[in-house]
Amino acid sequence: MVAISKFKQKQRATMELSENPFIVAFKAPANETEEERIRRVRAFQDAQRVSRQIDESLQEAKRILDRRKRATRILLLGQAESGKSAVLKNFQLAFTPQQFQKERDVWKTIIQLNLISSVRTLLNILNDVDPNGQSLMTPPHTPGSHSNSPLNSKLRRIHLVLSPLLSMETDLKNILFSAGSSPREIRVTAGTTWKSKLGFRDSATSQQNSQLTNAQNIVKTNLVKLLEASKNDIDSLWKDEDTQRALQEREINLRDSPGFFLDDVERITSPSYQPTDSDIVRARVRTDGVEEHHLVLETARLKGNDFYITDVSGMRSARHSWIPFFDDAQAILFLAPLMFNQMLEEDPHVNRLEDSLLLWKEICSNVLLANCNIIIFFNKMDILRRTLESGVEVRKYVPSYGDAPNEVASVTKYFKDRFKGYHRKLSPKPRTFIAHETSAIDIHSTTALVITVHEGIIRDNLEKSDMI
Ligand SMILES: Nc1nc2c(ncn2[C@@H]2O[C@H](COP(=O)(O)OP(=O)(O)OP(=O)(O)O)[C@@H](O)[C@H]2O)c(=O)[nH]1
Ligand SMILES: [Mg+2]
Repeated sequence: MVAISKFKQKQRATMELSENPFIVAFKAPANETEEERIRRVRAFQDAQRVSRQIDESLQEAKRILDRRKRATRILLLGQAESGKSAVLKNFQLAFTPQQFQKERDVWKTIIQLNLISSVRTLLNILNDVDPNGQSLMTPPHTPGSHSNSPLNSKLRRIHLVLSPLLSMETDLKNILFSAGSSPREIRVTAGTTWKSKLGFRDSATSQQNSQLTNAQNIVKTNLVKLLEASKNDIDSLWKDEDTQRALQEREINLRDSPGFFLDDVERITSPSYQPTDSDIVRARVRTDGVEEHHLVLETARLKGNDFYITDVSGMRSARHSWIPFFDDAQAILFLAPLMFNQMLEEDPHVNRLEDSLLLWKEICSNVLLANCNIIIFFNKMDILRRTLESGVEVRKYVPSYGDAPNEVASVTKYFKDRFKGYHRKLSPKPRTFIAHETSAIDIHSTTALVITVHEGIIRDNLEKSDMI
């Protein structure tokens, strides 16, 4: 019996070998010459080498996939400017502080550009007509101008003096960033290329063209010099009484806008300026596309553990690109600032909070995310507090809010209940509603929170795998 089965096994193995297309392709033909034999053997060896390489790369891909499966995987979602990238920076600060430190210099140029963007915004506002229909900077002798006002000559002089700075900002953005960067915003294509252009080197980008880097270094050095020379003019433009009055009249709160650094002119224009952690979290770069960040944790208890966090563009036109990432996510962090009185930058007819609620409904009801934890961060709580303190009334924007107190606690509860209601009603399977009130630019509380959130996700996934 044993002898028969061994015979069958041998027969099957011989048959399999004779059917193997690899062996068949290199089988010696009849009447092969010596030269043909050498060529055939060489081709066979080459094919074997290629086959081994393919096997190795498949094994490597499998290893990476296995590692990824064991790692924590988080997807950051929310509308544009909701604070996704700011939360990502808090994760990096908490879990990979050494890597975060290495990127400090990259952010220096971004922050300097953010400062110039605010100067441009200010000058645009001042150039615009005022509520009485007059430009604050119309040249003298124009009928109806403020020709005798010191404001005209002073602001026009400042505009003139700051023009080279504005042109340099445009040039630098063209050299460094995506073509889509607007005067107001810096927009970068996903990946580390933009960081390498700003001087960041990691193992993947160390082979950059050094000549290009030298040219960029010159532009960066000139920017520092020009900023230092423009320091007093930027400061007096911002602190000018008439400027402040013009902003008030237009109900523009520049301090709450992304990448605002006009209160830090002295520090940022100094040639020895080094961004603080807080500056980096406050810096604004619009995410373009989808960026996956692989964090290898540096902190003692979880050292060496993997963590993948995916940051996306929140623009309405980019939201379809989120879908391929739904399948892989263990948890979603949904950023929802309670900006009841603001409109979307990309569509000034759409209220930010309404847009967030619509997006939330879509995420909660999505069947691909049925098993995924969704954690909501009511971000930008500092802005909500300032908005309410300045007397802006919720009921004017959200009539259903009625006469409830115009205070942070009450307003937050009202909107939180709406988000919670949709979560309960629309989730394909029951899941816990987890919400946090955050101010992502407050790095002390946010880094502590993201550590707790990370632990919660790990715990929850362990429980889920136990149940399976
Ligand atoms: N005041 C305040 N600013 C915040 C807060 N969270 C983020 N910001 C700032 O708001 C701006 C926009 O935040 P980002 O993190 O870039 O927004 P995003 O969601 O990644 O936006 P996209 O990449 O366009 O989708 C940045 O300048 C942040 O520093 C917050 O809680 N309070
Ligand atoms: Mg972003």
